[in-house]
Amino acid sequence: MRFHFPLYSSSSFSLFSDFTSISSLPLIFSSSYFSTFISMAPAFEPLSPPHQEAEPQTATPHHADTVNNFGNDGQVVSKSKVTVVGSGNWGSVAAKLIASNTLKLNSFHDEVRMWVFEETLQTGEKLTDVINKTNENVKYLPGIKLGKNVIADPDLENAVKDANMLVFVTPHQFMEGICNRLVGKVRGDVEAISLIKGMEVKMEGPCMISNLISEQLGINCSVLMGANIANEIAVEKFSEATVGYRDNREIAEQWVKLFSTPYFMVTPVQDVEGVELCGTLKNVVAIAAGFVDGLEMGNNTKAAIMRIGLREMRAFSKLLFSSVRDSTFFESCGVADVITTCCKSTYISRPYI
Ligand SMILES: NC(=O)C1=CN([C@@H]2O[C@H](COP(=O)(O)OP(=O)(O)OC[C@H]3O[C@@H](n4cnc5c(N)ncnc54)[C@H](O)[C@@H]3O)[C@@H](O)[C@H]2O)C=CC1
Ligand SMILES: O=C(CO)COP(=O)(O)O
Repeated sequence: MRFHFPLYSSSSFSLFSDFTSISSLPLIFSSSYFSTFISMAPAFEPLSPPHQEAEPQTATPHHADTVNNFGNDGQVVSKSKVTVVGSGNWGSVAAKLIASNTLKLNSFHDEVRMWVFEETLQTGEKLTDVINKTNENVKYLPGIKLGKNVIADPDLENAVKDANMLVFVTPHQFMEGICNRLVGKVRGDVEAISLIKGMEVKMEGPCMISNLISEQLGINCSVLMGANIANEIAVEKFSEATVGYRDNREIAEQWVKLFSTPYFMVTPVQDVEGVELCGTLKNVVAIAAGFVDGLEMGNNTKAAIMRIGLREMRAFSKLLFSSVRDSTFFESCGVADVITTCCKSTYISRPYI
């Protein structure tokens, strides 16, 4: 008998390939599939969140060559420059969201730079040229205008050099290489945020992507996760997201301002690891949900998988980082992302997968 298992998550593949020993169905269906992760890290102690230097309490990340303009009240406004590192399906939608806000908000430069991993299209044209000509990412987000203030740039170093707000949104497996290329190339005062769902797994244990960015580049990194199927947000259907920040609430508010629109509601929580682990681990639960669908086991079983999965996500997260908060699992990054990823059936039909 052959089963068709819908694959509900592209990034789960990479998570599972890191944990090949959990690929057997009975183990997934046991009530503690995360226990296999735990056994992968011998004598594993809960990690402390990465240490951050006390940050300056400024409303806007400050920078040396700030352009000063005058706001409506005559006060000098310093403008932040934003670069999006990544231009796939979610990267393009993130650039669109951000670009609609930088045009409206005085505290940001209008222009949003988007680093594109250059590709030659079937027409022989470069993807970057086509994005800049048509204002559309014809490969990863066809049919959606990004905003004329989105500038595609195939040169990574050039794309980041003036930015003081960096948005990382590539598949996680490319991040180590990208960070290596960026060492010494970003501004010292830059703030980063990661929209990447996934983690690096090394012999010494798991490494969160925000931590990889912080450690390799020596910068603070927040995260944004949630029930966020990019194609739905691209056509402006309502959704929520969660920003996980470390110590500085004002930095979090700056990110909330940059991403929020009437159809994209962003809530800050002070729990980087909890938010990021939710975005990563929900993909494991989604694989199990796909198996339930493939085996035609019904909605009750699928709901049980989601409930037990969410509980195990919480237990596993707290085992890794004792600082993780229970309440984070009730935010968009937690229960809502489990539901959306376990239920989605259309988004996998992205043409290039
Ligand atoms: N697509 C979605 O609905 C959502 C995705 N995410 C997360 O966002 C991140 C990015 O996902 P997508 O934008 O969907 O990616 P995607 O699968 O649409 O695009 C892949 C991107 O990787 C680039 N790429 C290919 N080879 C590369 C290399 N060697 N080095 C660097 N880049 C390379 C491609 O040019 C393309 O821009 C992932 O971590 C994903 O989990 C999070 C929420 C929603
Ligand atoms: O996270 C998603 C929806 O919230 C989709 O992203 P993945 O690529 O991780 O499946």
